[in-house]
Amino acid sequence: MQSSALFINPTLNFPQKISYFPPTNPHLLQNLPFRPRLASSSSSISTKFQSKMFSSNSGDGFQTLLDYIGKEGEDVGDDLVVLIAHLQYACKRIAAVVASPFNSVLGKQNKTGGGDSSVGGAERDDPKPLDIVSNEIILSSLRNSGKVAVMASEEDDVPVWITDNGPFVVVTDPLDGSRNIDASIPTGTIFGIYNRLVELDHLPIKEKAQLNSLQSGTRLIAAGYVLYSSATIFCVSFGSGTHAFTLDHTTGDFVLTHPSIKVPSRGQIYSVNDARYFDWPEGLRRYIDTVRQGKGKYPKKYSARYICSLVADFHRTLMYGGVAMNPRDHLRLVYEANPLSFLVEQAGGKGSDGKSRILSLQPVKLHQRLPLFLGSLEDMEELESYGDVQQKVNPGYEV
Ligand SMILES: O=P(O)(O)OC[C@H]1O[C@](O)(COP(=O)(O)O)[C@@H](O)[C@@H]1O
Repeated sequence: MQSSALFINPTLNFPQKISYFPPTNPHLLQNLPFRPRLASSSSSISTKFQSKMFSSNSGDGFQTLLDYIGKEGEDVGDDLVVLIAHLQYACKRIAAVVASPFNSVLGKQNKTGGGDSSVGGAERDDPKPLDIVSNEIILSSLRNSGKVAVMASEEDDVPVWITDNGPFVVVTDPLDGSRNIDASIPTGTIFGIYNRLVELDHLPIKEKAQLNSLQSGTRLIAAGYVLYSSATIFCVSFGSGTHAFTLDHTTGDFVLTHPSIKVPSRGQIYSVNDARYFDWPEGLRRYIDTVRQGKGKYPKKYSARYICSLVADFHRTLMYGGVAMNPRDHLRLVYEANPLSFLVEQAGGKGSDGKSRILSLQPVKLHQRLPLFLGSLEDMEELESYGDVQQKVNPGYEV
């Protein structure tokens, strides 16, 4: 029987240019979190097939994430290649953790402690919840990269200063949607990357860590998410298009599967927790009532889809179009709204708080929350035309 890897069709419409990884620069190689290698001969892909897939100028191969960002691809610069290499490695580890048969134990732990000390043996610390584990995985990879000055995470009260001369600032929600984990519903990591503001280098660490992390979304140099679902997808933009790479479990590579994603200018799907209908403002109710009856500018009845996992709802919206929203002050500007808005804009869509462009908002607090609307250009414009779409009533929902 053929191995599943061989069902990959090398003639699919992927960019043909392939480059070897690692890059030729030996310094770059030293900083990578792994030794790039072809899978061993016991792997399900034959060596012949591998060399075809990876050979330079073969004209029929695949492009991996690291090929794509290297010198013969988009060429994002050596420092950023090293950072992304570490980040994708961290996300592969998180993908393994969320898919592990033992994660239900982790998922049930209370963040403030109180785990069952019998789990994992008396000598070991209590297991940590998955979002904390994911946070630690990302932090350790960013530290090892040597490229990050400061990491601000949704999981930490304050940003962590890593190294003075790291050229980058990383903001992240390490594991969004973790409330769904016991039901194996998709989760995701979100990240944004800024340049370190060298003009702040003279400030005390606490201050410069904070200010570097509060940069406006217009200054992002890259952003992305990783979706942990039936496939593990690394979707990223460096400011010239949005591209998605799918993890090939047989080689451990993220392979370019969705180059230059374009969100359809009009979708037929709205995505919102509509159990909150009676807490919505009048404008939002009218908008949803209108499109679900097919009485909007697009004369088709819309369908509802809501996973309640931001990365998954956003990924579907990028693929199929429509609008994904959370109209109350719930999602975070720095860790969620800015990176996803950057991606949707790079794919030709729009990200807004219902009134203003997300990327033009100046964050004033690290954990600042806001209403978030993301999606197809025409759907977003129609939605915003209703004016009153931000949910001000936020009673606190139990589920
Ligand atoms: O309860 P709501 O308003 O439907 O919010 C659900 C949203 O909250 C999230 O779970 C994120 O919230 P947390 O960061 O508090 O986990 C998203 O994944 C999801 O889109």
